[in-house]
Amino acid sequence: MAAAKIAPSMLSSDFANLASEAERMVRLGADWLHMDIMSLRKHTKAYLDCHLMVTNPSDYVEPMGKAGASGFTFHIEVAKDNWQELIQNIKSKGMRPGVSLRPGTPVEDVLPLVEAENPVELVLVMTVEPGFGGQKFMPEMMDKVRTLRKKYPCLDIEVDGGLGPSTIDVAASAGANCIVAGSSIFGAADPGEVISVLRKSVEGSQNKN
Ligand SMILES: O=C(CO)[C@H](O)[C@H](O)COP(=O)(O)O
Repeated sequence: MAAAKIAPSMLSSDFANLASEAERMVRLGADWLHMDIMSLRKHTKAYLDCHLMVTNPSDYVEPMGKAGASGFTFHIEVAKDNWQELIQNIKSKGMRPGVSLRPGTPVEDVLPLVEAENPVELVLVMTVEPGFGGQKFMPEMMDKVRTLRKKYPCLDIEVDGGLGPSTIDVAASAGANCIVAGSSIFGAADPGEVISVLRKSVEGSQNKN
């Protein structure tokens, strides 16, 4: 007899808390977790800014390119030996390469990738430990942003983790121009207003400089 397998579809879960949602379903008795892998590209023309929190980013370059990713950001901690080849591959598949660093990683580790002959076009400074949404913004990461902005006035500098109306001014005045925000946008009564507040803060800081 084939055993019963109850498989909650994660498509209906709270994506900002995917790890805890998975844990919750298993705790509540799920046998499997059903994952619907879809190409968002079919449904939007938007720039798809993809952050690969994986240990083997090289394995994902081709599939992400085929799926329609616009930006492909990998972690320096797992690409110390092959970042040159990785950047080349990402560009050859028509994507913009970016590099990310975890809170414990010094900013100096990513400088060679920005200064390379074939450089990354974006640096993502993590302002929480990667893993799940809804964590507290780490203002001490702003030294990294300031260092990067001082050296590279035109670089896309992205911040991710705990960003929202109460933390944006610190990040924007440090020089971040790409703002990733999960819970503050999706959890807001008026997400459009939050997006507008974030944009105004970045543009306001840029106009001061
Ligand atoms: O990469 C992430 C976690 O690893 C998320 O993008 C990030 O945490 C955004 O969520 P929030 O704005 O709620 O902090």
